[in-house]
This record gives sequence, C-alpha cells and structure tokens, in this order.
Amino acid sequence: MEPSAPLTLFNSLTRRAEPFQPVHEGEARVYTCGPTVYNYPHIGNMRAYVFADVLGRTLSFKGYRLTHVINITDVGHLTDDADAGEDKMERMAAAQKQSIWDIAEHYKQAYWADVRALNIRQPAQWTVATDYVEQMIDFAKGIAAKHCYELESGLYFDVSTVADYGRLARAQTDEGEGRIEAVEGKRNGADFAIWRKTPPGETRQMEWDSPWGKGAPGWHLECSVMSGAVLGFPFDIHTGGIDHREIHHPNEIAQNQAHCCTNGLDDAANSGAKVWMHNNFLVERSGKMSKSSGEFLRLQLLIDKGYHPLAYRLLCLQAHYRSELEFSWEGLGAALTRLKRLVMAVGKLDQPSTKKQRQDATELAANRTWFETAISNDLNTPEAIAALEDVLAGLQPNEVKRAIVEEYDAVLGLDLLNLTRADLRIRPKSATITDDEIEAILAARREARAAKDFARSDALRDELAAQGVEVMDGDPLGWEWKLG
Ligand SMILES: Nc1ncnc2c1ncn2[C@@H]1O[C@H](COP(=O)(O)OP(=O)(O)OP(=O)(O)O)[C@@H](O)[C@H]1O
Ligand SMILES: [Zn+2]
Repeated sequence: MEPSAPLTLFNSLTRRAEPFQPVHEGEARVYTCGPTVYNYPHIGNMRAYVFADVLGRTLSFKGYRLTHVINITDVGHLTDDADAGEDKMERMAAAQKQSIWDIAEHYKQAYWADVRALNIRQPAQWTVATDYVEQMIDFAKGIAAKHCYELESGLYFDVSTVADYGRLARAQTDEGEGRIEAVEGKRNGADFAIWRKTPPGETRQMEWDSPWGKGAPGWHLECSVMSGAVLGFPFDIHTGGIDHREIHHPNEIAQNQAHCCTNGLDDAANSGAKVWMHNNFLVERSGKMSKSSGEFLRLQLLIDKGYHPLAYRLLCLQAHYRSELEFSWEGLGAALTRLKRLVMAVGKLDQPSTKKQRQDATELAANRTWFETAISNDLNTPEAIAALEDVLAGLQPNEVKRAIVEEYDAVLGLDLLNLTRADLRIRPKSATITDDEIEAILAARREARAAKDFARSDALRDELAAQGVEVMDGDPLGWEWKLG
C-alpha cells in the first residue's frame, strides 16, 4: 500500500507550498471572506467560493474534521478597499431607495442561490457582520490604547505598532504610496479605520453607539472579529480572492497581532490564521470581472443561455486556483460538453457493460495515488479530473468505477451520481418551443426516415431549426438535439 500523499497548500504569507499541519489534532478550521451583499455576485466572485469549497472538501477527504465559516458582509465595505469612498451597502440602498436590510437580504438570497447551484457545500456557519457589532466594539476597545488613535472621522489603526506590517502583501508602507487615499491626520499612509464615525449632521441607516461615537465598524475589523470569535485564534486557514492579499488581509493580520498580544499571547508573528490562501481572478478579455464596474456576468445569465451551472464549476476546476482564468463562451461550451461526457459515462454504470471488464487492483491503486497526489498537491484539480476520466475510460467493473466516482466526486463536487443527461439540457430562456413539441416532431421525423421519406424528414428538421432546435444526427454523445 502506497503511503497517502501529504497535503501541501500554498501559503501566501511565505509564498511557498507547505505541508498542512493543523492547529488542533485531526481538525481543520477555515474562514472564507464572504461577499458584500450590495449587488448580485458575478461568476468571478463565485470562483472564490468554488475554490474554498474544493479546499473544504479536500480537507474532509484527507480525514480532517472541518469547521468552515463564510461571512456575509452587510456593513462597512467601502467603495475603495482602503478608506476612501462610501459604504457600498449605503450607496446601493440610496440608489434603489430601499432599506439596507432589504438590500442585504435580497442579495444574500441571490448569493445563496448561486452557492446551491454550484453544489458548494453549506459551511458550518454563515456569520453575518451586523450580528457581531458588539464583539467588534469589544475587540476595538481591547486594542485601542496601544494600537489606535482617534481622528474626527473615526478610530484608526496605527500600522507602525505591529511588527512587520504588510508582509502578506509584500507591500511598502511608506507614505505617498498610491494605493491608500490620504485622510487628514493619519500617522502612516497605510493606517486604516477600524471604526468610522457618522459625520456630524448625517444619519446612516446602519449605525451603532460606541466609545468613539455613533458609527459603523470597518470592514477589516469585521473579519478579524468573526473569524476569531467562531474559530478561535490561531486557526488553520483563511481564504479570499487575490485582491484581499493586498489590503484587506494585511489589515486583518495587523489587528489579529494587536489582539493576540493584548490578550497575553505576546506573539508578534501571530497572524490569526497560520495559512492564508488566495484564488486568482476570473478575467474577461477586457480585464478583471468586477461588480463595482457595473457590467458583469451572473450565473443566472449562463443558465438563461442554456449552460448548466455545474459546467461553470467544471470550467473553474479545469484551471488551477492560483492561475488566472479567462472566461469565454467557447470555453464554457467545451466544459459543458466535457461534463456531458462524464455524466453519460457515469449513467452507463447502471447498465451491463458492452466491453469485457476486468478487475485490476494494481491499476486501481495507481489511479488512486494519481488522484490523491494531485489533489494533495495544492489542490491540483485539473489533474484530479484527468484521473477520474481515466478510470471511467478503463475496463474496471462498473461497481468499482461507481465507488471511485463517489469517492472522487466528494472532492470535485460535480454531482456526477445525481446529474442526468436531461438535467444538463437546459432550455435557453429565449426558447419558445416545449420539450414535448420537440420530441413529437422528432418522432415524426424518425418515422419519415424509416419510410425513406427524406423530403419530409428534411422539412421537419428545418421546422425545428426555425425554432432554434438543432438536430444532431449521429452525435457521438447521443445528444439528439440542442436548443441554441
Ligand atoms: N474577478 C474575480 N475573480 C475571482 N475572484 C474574485 C473576482 N472579483 C472578486 N473576487 C473575490 O470574490 C469574493 C467576494 O468579493 P466581494 O463580494 O467583496 O466583491 P467586491 O470586491 O465587491 O466585488 P468587485 O471586486 O467585483 O467589485 C472575494 O473573495 C473577492 O476577492
Ligand atoms: Zn474578509
């Protein structure tokens, strides 16, 4: 028996792949920065959660007891990740003339719908920022004297009070660095607000009393508090998109260091989480997909065009999470075809095999090693999918293949044991003809062909084409028609 491959994960803090060593024996505690629910998530945002989901599934596969937390940011995230701009939630609420609470609820539900459609497992807890404001104030009180100073606009964190600020971003903290907008009175360019006071004469929809006046918590404070409150410092892994490596996570780390020192742990190197992991961006030819830019692709649009959401999941898994992934409709189409092939191969496992099958334990063990080594090597999903396809194409008996699909798909999450061909044939929203009508015309066409009435057969084909149905004679996938 081969020894099982040790799990190695790329830690953005050290910029190296490291063997995973849990803080608590046999456990894995993971915190994922969740969405700011001021708008619909775009498919780029969802790449971050597909990645976090595969990480969680891999930890479970490796035998760790997983506690995964994803937060919902419903206050405090400004239009600029540094301290400039307005609260994203307040701005959207004003634009739509709705209460922030309604906005948050609507977009949280939309996000959860995408989570379900992509077969992302439910985390142990969804922490909602506004539920933790008391704890945020307590956390801020604990570090204020040693690490913060007050300005008219809020309570600011002095980054020079912690060792090695910005090591995650490998950023310079010198003043004048372009990425941080100037706020009058800041001691260092990189100092950031942990509490933002409501300006005199203004009322915000969301504001709380604090020792620093009425106001709202800073976005970075929220994640420090929720991760520490639920998982305890230090926990194992903190994830987010690669943009978080530059400002949000360095600021969380600075707060965590301050908090841990103030709590007697006295460890200037304590970052809160041992491993920080970041997925790269989904981009379009025109650049990074972004919510704030206004134009973006939603998962629902993919579905409306006839693509099953799990084809998008497969598209994500075909790339390594640390590589940039360029979205194209052709690429999505190819992922859908690949998913169809997988689903059909799995579907056939219920029927007697047409080929002579043979059990081969050595070959099976080699395939298992291939799969496990791939996924244990910083989540190499492209290789892991190849290992699965290899088993399906081979000659192992159906029941052996089925067990393998069950085992591997617990990691990949493509729902292969439940999906059917029919599930994957989604009707584009623009289609007017019903499936029954299509099937009836196809039946008539089969009769015409059997009677060698090719003129009628062609006429029926044209009739379908006029309604957007492409008949696929001799399609190797056996997909008799598709709506285009
Ligand atoms: N194009 C992208 N590809 C992959 N991940 C992304 C992309 N854009 C944002 N993310 C990640 O999606 C997650 C949710 O982000 P959040 O809801 O805060 O979006 P946002 O920052 O408001 O959106 P945007 O950056 O699009 O304006 C974060 O982990 C973020 O890093
Ligand atoms: Zn966060």
